[in-house]
Amino acid sequence: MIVTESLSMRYPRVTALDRLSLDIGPGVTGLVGANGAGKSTLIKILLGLSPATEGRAAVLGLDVATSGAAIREQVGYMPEHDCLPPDVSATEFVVHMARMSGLPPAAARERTADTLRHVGLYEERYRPIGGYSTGMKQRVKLAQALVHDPRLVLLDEPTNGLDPVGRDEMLGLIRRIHTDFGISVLVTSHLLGELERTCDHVVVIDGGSLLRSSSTSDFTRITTTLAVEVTDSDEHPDGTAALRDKLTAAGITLHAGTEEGLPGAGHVLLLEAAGEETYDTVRDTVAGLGLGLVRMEQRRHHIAEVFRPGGADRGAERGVDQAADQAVGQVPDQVAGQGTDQSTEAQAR
Ligand SMILES: Nc1ncnc2c1ncn2[C@@H]1O[C@H](COP(=O)(O)OP(=O)(O)OP(=O)(O)O)[C@@H](O)[C@H]1O
Repeated sequence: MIVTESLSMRYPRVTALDRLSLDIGPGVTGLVGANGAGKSTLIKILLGLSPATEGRAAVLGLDVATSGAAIREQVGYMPEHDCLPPDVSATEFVVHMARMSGLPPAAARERTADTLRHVGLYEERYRPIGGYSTGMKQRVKLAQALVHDPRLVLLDEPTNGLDPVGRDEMLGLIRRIHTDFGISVLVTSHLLGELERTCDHVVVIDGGSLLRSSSTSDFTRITTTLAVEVTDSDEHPDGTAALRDKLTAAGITLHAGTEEGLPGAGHVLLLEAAGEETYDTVRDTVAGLGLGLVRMEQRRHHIAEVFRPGGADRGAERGVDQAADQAVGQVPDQVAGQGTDQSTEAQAR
């Protein structure tokens, strides 16, 4: 779908892209990087709107340097910033964009109605956009990117400004663009957890250079760290401490420290799962102490680990789980030791 070879974009004072080589296939791909990493610059080059200083790029097999117009016929683009005219309705605006893409009037109206329905805008589509909420405006921007039935859409920060419910709805829509219509998606986001949940593949850039490009399942592969949370009891007012002592005596390797658990429960112990038998040992030890087992879960890696010195392996070594919806700019300082898979999922809702 997208290939870049040693692509660079140098402004007088800053290098926005630095010899970036990518090969992005069909499906939903996340492009992640901190502010200024070069995401928007890359999108503009891919659309043929801005020429690269060096290197080459092709979208759908078309060279961005010579085939910008042909690329834009087959590619939809949702810009990051608010760019909608306030005094026309969503219907008028999206019909206009469909006509600009070359659809005849009747087809433009029909596709507009279908697309606005698909993004969840119904009777409000006849009202002026100026009165819309941020979520509704984001939907209009998405609709105009889809209205000409592109093969690929480039979505620049589509969840910007949305509340957690709005974000989840937008992420669901993005997934369905691919599953229902077979359109491939390149989506940028600062929120790493969003990409983990939505994308098949994730590309991480930093300072215009490629940090890593892998399938999401590779980024989030399972670690050997097991998180165990238990309740306290009358006999063991500190259930976690009692369990820690028993497991250590049983020869299980525990990671230093604990994490906060669910309200009303205890703390979370992190330990090394040598094999299946570790699960049995934990279960039997918890039962033997008469404690309640709140959870026993195998930890996964998270994309955020790519941004920390030493990368993913170091995060796993320390048994540190990441806040799944951590923004890239906040990595690495605020991530260490925070959150669990469950609590961060809860934050996202
Ligand atoms: N027209 C321009 N002239 C000079 N510098 C620019 C220009 N456009 C972008 N830059 C710089 O290039 C770098 C990359 O910017 P870009 O907008 O691509 O980053 P980004 O990853 O999209 O960040 P954000 O998420 O904040 O939009 C930044 O340092 C930015 O200031």
